[in-house]
Amino acid sequence: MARAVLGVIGGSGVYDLPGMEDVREERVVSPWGEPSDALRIGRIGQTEVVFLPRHGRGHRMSPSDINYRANIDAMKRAGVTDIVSLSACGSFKEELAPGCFVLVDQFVDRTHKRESSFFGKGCVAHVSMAHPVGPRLQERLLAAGQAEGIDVRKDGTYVCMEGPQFSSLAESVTYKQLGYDVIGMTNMPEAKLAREAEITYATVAMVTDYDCWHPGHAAVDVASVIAVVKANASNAARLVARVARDFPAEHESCPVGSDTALEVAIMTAPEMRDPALMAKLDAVAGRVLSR
Ligand SMILES: CSC[C@H]1O[C@H](OP(=O)(O)O)[C@H](O)[C@@H]1O
Ligand SMILES: Nc1ncnc2[nH]cnc12
Repeated sequence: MARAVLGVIGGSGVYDLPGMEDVREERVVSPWGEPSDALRIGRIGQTEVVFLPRHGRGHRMSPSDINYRANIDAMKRAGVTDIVSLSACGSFKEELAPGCFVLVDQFVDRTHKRESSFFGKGCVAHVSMAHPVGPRLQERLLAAGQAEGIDVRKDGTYVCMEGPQFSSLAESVTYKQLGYDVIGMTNMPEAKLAREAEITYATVAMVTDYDCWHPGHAAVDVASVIAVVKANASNAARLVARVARDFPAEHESCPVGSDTALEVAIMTAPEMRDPALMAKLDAVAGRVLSR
């Protein structure tokens, strides 16, 4: 079994991870392009932690401009086995009020301007996204949140929109009627790419607003999102720190197969694969391509 390394991807308002020790920065060169920033690599307790601010420090990248493939490839090269995504989101449920943390276990992908796979012409693969979140990692997040006295809920469905504009009222009401719980602009294709890279993934969706459907609340804007994220930054840091401190030394195998996703996914016959693409897949798919 591989040594467990915990990756943390910080979203809006989360550009650093307090509590890390022995921190060094590493600019990973990826064949998929530039990651959003240098990786910050350190430890919390005995666990190695790798932090990446998704939008870059200073929030330089919009959701559509983030190079999600480079980010996930960089995490894989750094040995990350499990990723916790910290993400701001809007809520479609009265009871999921700003300030609460929703552990997402399903995603709906409405993005349309992003590279969403490492595979394609020259090496075709189809991984399962039936269960996109690692249940054990999610259990750890729930237990850590409860131990820290944070308002954490389970079983959230996150719809990912392209943005960067927020939703219209008609869109917001439609998503609410469809039963989705929260909305953001970033977790797709991030979760898909983590699955292709055989990295276990879980999202902590930090509710910052009621989007624009709620008659009793003003429509979401950046100021309200950032105000809530700032107020919740210490909760997020405590949650991650506790998960890291309690993390097993060895990666625990994933019941939904996050860590073996490529085992039966690659369709292209070995002799028909494109050598240039195979070279780019060295980190993401090296485990299966090297045999
Ligand atoms: C600043 S509000 C919109 C912005 O916030 C969320 O980002 P992240 O998921 O990285 O926390 C949302 O997805 C948008 O990118
Ligand atoms: N209402 C919302 N829609 C999309 N992304 C968000 N991030 C935070 N709040 C959001």
